[in-house]
Amino acid sequence: MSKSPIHPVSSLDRQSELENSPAQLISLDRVSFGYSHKRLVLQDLDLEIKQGEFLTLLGPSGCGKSTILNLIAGFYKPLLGRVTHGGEDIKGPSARRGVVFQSNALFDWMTVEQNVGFGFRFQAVSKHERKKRVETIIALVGLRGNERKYPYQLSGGMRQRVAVARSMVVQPEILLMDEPFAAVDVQTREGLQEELLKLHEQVSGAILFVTHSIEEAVFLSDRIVILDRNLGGIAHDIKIHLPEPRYTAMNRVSDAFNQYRTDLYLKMKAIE
Ligand SMILES: Nc1ncnc2c1ncn2[C@@H]1O[C@H](COP(=O)(O)OP(=O)(O)OP(=O)(O)O)[C@@H](O)[C@H]1O
Repeated sequence: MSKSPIHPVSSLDRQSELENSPAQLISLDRVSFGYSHKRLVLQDLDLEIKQGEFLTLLGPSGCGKSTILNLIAGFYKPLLGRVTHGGEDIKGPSARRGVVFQSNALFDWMTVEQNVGFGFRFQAVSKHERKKRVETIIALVGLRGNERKYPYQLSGGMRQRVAVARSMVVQPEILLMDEPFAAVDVQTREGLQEELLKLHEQVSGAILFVTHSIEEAVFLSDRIVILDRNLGGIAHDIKIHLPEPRYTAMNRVSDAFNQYRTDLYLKMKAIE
C-alpha cells in the first residue's frame, strides 16, 4: 500500500486516545433479534463502537457475529432495542457504512478503476473528484498499475483489495468486514491484514471486523468482543495493547501477542 511515512505511536497513546474520545459512533442499545420466534440470536445486547476504533467480533459459529454486522449495515432491523449511527436510528443501508464480505461480487465487465468508482453510484461527486479519490484509494490498497485490468486477471487477494477500495472510496465512517480474508491463502491473508492496518491508520474510519481466527483478531484489533451463543450477547470485552505501528511482523510473535492468544483461546474454549 502507500509508502507515505507512518509515525510510530505507542500503544498506550492509541488506547488513551480512544478512551478519551467521547464520540460513540455506533450504538446497539438493548438489542434483541431472532430469525424465528423459536430462538433469539441476540438478547438485550449492548455494544458501542467509537469513532476510529478497530473492533473485532469473535465467537463460536452461530453466536451472532454476522447478525450484528448486518444490523449495523441496515440489512436487518432489531426486534427490540435500538441500533444507532451518530445517535440516529439506522433505517437501511447507507454509504456512511461500507460492507466487505468474504467473497465480493466484482463486475467482470468493468476494470479495476471502474469497479472502484462504482462505490460512488449513490453520490453526487464531480468527475474530477471521483477520479482523484479512485486513484488515491487504488494506491492505498496496493493496486497501482492494475487500474485497467479486469477481475479475471486478478488473484483472489487482489480482488479483495478491489472490494475494500470500492467500499472505502466513499469514505465511510465505518467499514463492516465479514470474514473478508477467509477465502485467501495464509500468506496473502497476512499481507492483506498488514495493508488493512496501514489503511486504517491513514483514513479516519472505524472498522468492525468478523473473524474465526484468534491470531487475526489480536493482530488487527484495538478491542475484541467475544460473543456467547447461550447468552445471546457478550461474554468478554478485551482491549488489545500492542506496540505501534501495529502491522510489524514482531506483533505476530511477541510475548504480548502470545499472551493475548492464549487468554482468548481459553476464554473461547470455556464458552464453546
Ligand atoms: N437468514 C437466516 N435465516 C435463519 N436463520 C439464520 C439466518 N442467518 C443466520 N441464521 C441463524 O442465526 C444464528 C446466528 O447466525 P450468524 O450468521 O449471525 O452467526 P455467526 O456467529 O456469524 O456464525 P458463523 O461464525 O458460522 O458465520 C445461527 O444459528 C444461524 O443459523
